[in-house]
Amino acid sequence: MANESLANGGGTRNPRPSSLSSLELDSSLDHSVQTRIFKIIVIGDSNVGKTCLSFRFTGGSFPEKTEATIGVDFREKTVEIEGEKIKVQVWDTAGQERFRKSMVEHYYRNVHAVVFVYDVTKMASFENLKTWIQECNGHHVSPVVPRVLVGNKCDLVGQIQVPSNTALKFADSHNMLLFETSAKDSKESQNVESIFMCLACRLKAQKSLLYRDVERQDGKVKLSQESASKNSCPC
Ligand SMILES: Nc1nc2c(ncn2[C@@H]2O[C@H](COP(=O)(O)OP(=O)(O)OP(=O)(O)O)[C@@H](O)[C@H]2O)c(=O)[nH]1
Ligand SMILES: [Mg+2]
Repeated sequence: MANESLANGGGTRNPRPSSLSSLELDSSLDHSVQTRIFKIIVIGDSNVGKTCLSFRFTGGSFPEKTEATIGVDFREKTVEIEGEKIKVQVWDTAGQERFRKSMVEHYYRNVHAVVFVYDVTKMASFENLKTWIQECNGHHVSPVVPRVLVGNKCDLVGQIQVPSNTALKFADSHNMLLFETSAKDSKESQNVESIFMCLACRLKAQKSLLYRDVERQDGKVKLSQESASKNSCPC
């Protein structure tokens, strides 16, 4: 089964319990060093290329064969940003309703960033983004959680149905960055990397500010919204 072969080749693991902490002791490092984990979920219609994009980022290649994701496939990659090692944990979710319904709560719980994917050769997958955004909002994902839009399969040049300016307007109206790319075309691999690195940079900047600006009120930790939305990410 394709998902199992990915599990061996690309660092896929079974989903963890929902109580996953955002800090984990990394056994490959000195035991006094804690590695932060950023949970990024990849959402969108079935067949848009979510598995291929997450595999390209974490495994560095395009999988020869994929099957519809069931539930979630879980991949990780450790990156270094400004001297800090950060574990980017990619939750590759199922696009088919029947394979996702029991998992939806787990996808959104403690999520740090969201990647919405559509297929540039399939207008319906772009139109359905509204539904995916509604689902995300319906799960109380904070407005400070960064979101990006990804148009995949740009290598299929003659078949493009979603014009870039239409996608850009949509992204702007939802306060998202737009990446148009291809998981298949190896020349685009840097662009795929940028999607996740941009989010990781934003999260790193955001979370440094959060730690600094945390206020205690009535015994509860209150985060400053203004600080949470500020960041030094170049993108
Ligand atoms: N030409 C082209 N094909 C792609 C690209 N990315 C994915 N595909 C193909 O699109 C099909 C679906 O890819 P998947 O990554 O399995 O799609 P998915 O979004 O994970 O689908 P679900 O798991 O069902 O939600 C596969 O046949 C891939 O080979 C791309 O960038 N270019
Ligand atoms: Mg998939």
